[in-house]
Amino acid sequence: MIQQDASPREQLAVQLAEAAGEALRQDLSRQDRVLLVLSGGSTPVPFFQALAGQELPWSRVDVTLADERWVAETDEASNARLVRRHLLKGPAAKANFISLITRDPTPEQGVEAVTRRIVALPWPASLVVLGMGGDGHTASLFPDSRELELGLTTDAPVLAARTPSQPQARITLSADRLHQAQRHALHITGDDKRSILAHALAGDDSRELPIRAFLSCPLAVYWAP
Ligand SMILES: O=C1O[C@H](COP(=O)(O)O)[C@@H](O)[C@H](O)[C@H]1O
Repeated sequence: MIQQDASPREQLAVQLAEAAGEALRQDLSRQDRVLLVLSGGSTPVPFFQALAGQELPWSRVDVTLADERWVAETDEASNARLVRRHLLKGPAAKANFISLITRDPTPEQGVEAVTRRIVALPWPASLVVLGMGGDGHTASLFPDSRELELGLTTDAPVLAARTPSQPQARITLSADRLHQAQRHALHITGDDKRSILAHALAGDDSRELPIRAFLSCPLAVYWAP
């Protein structure tokens, strides 16, 4: 429920959590297990907190990430750490979380094992929640990455990605795999991201702005100032 004094971003997070909860409940009425794919970064924290409060049979929910930095889960940059801290609490701790990280030193070495974990999940996902960076990247499909072309075109579910603009190596679901969902949402905040989204909507080159690869999923946009 939205509190009277909640900020626009908190209200947005609650609306998205309610929509996600509803989507999962709908699919759980027809199937045994459901899959939820989440993004990391700084935007989703209030969403994760609101989602943790949704009434769901969490033990039947598989949760994974659209992408991850190749760092230990104890690292502040870890998306898994974010999910564990803010979503997998109380009843939601019963959800089955599938990390995109292995003990291998590089994502190129870990990608095979991660792929095995990912393909074993109950696809299509009920919902993929994407984020978007200031450069139009989504998941770890970055405009300046050598692996962008591969990420946008391969039918492999998972790939390693390196990007000059980012300090850590990454692992990411491919666009093809991220498309395999019943529903897609984009969660963004701030005027800068609204302008980037407007720019993305005005063109069609996903190599310039990778978020374009998802604009016609269809994509439900959750934006607040
Ligand atoms: O690097 C990443 O950034 C995007 C956007 O993050 P934000 O901090 O601007 O909200 C995120 O969607 C992605 O999962 C993450 O790895």
